[in-house]
Amino acid sequence: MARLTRAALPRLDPAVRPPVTPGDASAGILHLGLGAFHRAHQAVFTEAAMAAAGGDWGIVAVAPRSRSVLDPLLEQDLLFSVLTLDGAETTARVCGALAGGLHAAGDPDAVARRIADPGIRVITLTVTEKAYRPDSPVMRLLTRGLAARGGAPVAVASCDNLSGNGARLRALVTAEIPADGLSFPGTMVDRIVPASTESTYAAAANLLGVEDRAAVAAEPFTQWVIEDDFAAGRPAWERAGAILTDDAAPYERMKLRALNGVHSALAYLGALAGAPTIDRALALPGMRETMERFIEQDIAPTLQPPPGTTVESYGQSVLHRFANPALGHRTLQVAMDGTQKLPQRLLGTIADRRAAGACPRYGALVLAAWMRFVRGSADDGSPLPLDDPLADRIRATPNLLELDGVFPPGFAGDDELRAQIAHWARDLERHGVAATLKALP
Ligand SMILES: NC(=O)c1ccc[n+]([C@@H]2O[C@H](COP(=O)([O-])OP(=O)(O)OC[C@H]3O[C@@H](n4cnc5c(N)ncnc54)[C@H](O)[C@@H]3O)[C@@H](O)[C@H]2O)c1
Ligand SMILES: O=P(O)(O)OC[C@@H](O)[C@@H](O)[C@H](O)[C@H](O)CO
Repeated sequence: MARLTRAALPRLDPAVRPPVTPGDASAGILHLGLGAFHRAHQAVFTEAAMAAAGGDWGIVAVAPRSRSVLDPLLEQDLLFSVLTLDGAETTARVCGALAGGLHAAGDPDAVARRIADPGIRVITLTVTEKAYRPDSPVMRLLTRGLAARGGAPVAVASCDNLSGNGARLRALVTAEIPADGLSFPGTMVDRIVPASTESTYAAAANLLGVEDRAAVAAEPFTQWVIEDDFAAGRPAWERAGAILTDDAAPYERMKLRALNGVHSALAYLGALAGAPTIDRALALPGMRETMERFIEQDIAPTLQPPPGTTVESYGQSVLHRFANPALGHRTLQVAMDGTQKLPQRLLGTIADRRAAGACPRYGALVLAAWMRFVRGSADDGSPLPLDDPLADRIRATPNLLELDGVFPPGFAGDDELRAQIAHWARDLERHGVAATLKALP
């Protein structure tokens, strides 16, 4: 089968052809982290913004470590398709937003030069939670390139699932270099985009009629809330449906706690019970009711939702999205890097409830599930992988609440919280997840 390339575009069904193609626009954005999410989210918003309002906002995408996505993209003239998985129906669209591709590990100087290029006016990042450290190679490369801009303005926008992602990135960068010309808009990003598999590529080939080894598949829902603080202009993302705001914090907090917190809960409880995917975890008897109580009793009291929404209705929409059987989102994918994810997804909820004098029953259950998960055995005794940058420290720490830099300092000495976690740990040990949930009143 022929490959997806510029030359193949005229042969494609007009409904799947991209509204812009690489090279139509000069590069204005540099993106660090050429993963699945960027391709199905920011690239799609940017392409739609360029199609609606023009502008030189082509994206130079940087693969920080592996070339496994970059090479197929280079072979395909930077074209890739986004499949939308809506229950039984799958549709495809080719995206033409990319204007270049670079490999940071192989040629860091080329990446630093491009970051320093004044034609780049927006830099976005999806480099996973664990990269937000002063000593991470991608942060060093970013500050090196920014320092070489000589004050030429640029906005640097984190699109990772972190609380206060803009402020966090600002603190990391400005600890090393002056803030002249730089802005750090915060963002809330949302679209479930599981890792691509051979069946993603097979579905893409089937829908496009050409082979696409850089295809991604995602749910229909997509949302991007962006603080409108761009030092050197931006694409007309609002024309693509993005919400531009002064303050993304209420959106971000609700999403991290009521979506990502519940996602992680399903991942740990589900993986222990042998559920391979999030939708299968949610379908376990008693799981949906448990997640509803987690949202209503523990999470909702800690949130001030954005105007026009309630946490309960948001939570119901999230559970509906998680139930999409076509996504095949692996519990083990969501479960990875727990020490990097739990602080913003769960520990803030627990800390806020403890400060209000309440003991978050379901939050404690999720913590007990994570603690059991990282010990490496599912309820049926089968092995579970521990994919976490702090894996060695986890293995060497008998009381996980004492894991420095992960848990708030008060947790280890909080007798009521410890007793609640120990209660769940005993139930999970004696009965397993499935029986524990089924027995809940
Ligand atoms: N996939 C989703 O559903 C989704 C939704 C919302 C937000 N996000 C955010 O996007 C991030 C990436 O998700 P994805 O689906 O693209 O994952 P992915 O595994 O497809 O891609 C991750 C990217 O980050 C890079 N990376 C990984 N570890 C790194 C490190 N230590 N330093 C520098 N770069 C590193 C990888 O090289 C790759 O380019 C998530 O961690 C999350 O913060 C993802
Ligand atoms: O991408 P991660 O690894 O940070 O988290 C896994 C999922 O919880 C996450 O990707 C969600 O699917 C996403 O945040 C939905 O917008």
